[in-house]
Amino acid sequence: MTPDALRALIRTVPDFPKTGIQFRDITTLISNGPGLAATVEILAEQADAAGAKSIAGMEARGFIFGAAVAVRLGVGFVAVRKPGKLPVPTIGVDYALEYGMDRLEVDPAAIRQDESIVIVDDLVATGGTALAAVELLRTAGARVDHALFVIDLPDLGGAGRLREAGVAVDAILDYAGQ
Ligand SMILES: O=P(O)(O)OC[C@H]1O[C@H](OP(=O)(O)OP(=O)(O)O)[C@H](O)[C@@H]1O
Ligand SMILES: Nc1ncnc2[nH]cnc12
Repeated sequence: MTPDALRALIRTVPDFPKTGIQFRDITTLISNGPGLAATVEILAEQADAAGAKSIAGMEARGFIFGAAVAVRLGVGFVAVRKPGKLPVPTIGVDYALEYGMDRLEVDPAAIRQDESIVIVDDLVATGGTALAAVELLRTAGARVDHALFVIDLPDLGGAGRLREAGVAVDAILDYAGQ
């Protein structure tokens, strides 16, 4: 399936969750079997080429693609969670995203020292979420050099910020100037 065919499966919802936000909704992509499979296949090839020994995904949409990529490659999955979900002491970081503030937490027991972890998420906008994940995973001792997304919103600058932090970025689709 071509990137344009995948783009056709993504729905744009204006003014969600706030006025002025063009929400790029993957619901209609992941409910399409061939679309979901093709997306996971592309991400898995990119993660494999990046030398992934483990995949990290951010709650919640990052779990959908990240866990599927991990299974495809036969590697483990690190769940980067929203606050208060993990039953053990965590490391956490507060961050801003396109439409608000949030916090991510990770259980250090999920991370092996110096292991190469590739981040997978549905979308990068400001990069706040992915940068928070990079900081957490690096603090826990992982090497994080690559982040993979289905969608990049380049006007919001997140991919550039990740590259400045030493993280190579790939996205299947971008929505520029829209
Ligand atoms: O680059 P940023 O500006 O940080 O925005 C991107 C993040 O926003 C969305 O997650 P959201 O926090 O809305 O949570 P969800 O996955 O639970 O829907 C999306 O899945 C990314 O993780
Ligand atoms: N415009 C957007 N659409 C979907 N998810 C998002 N996360 C941050 N910005 C977003």
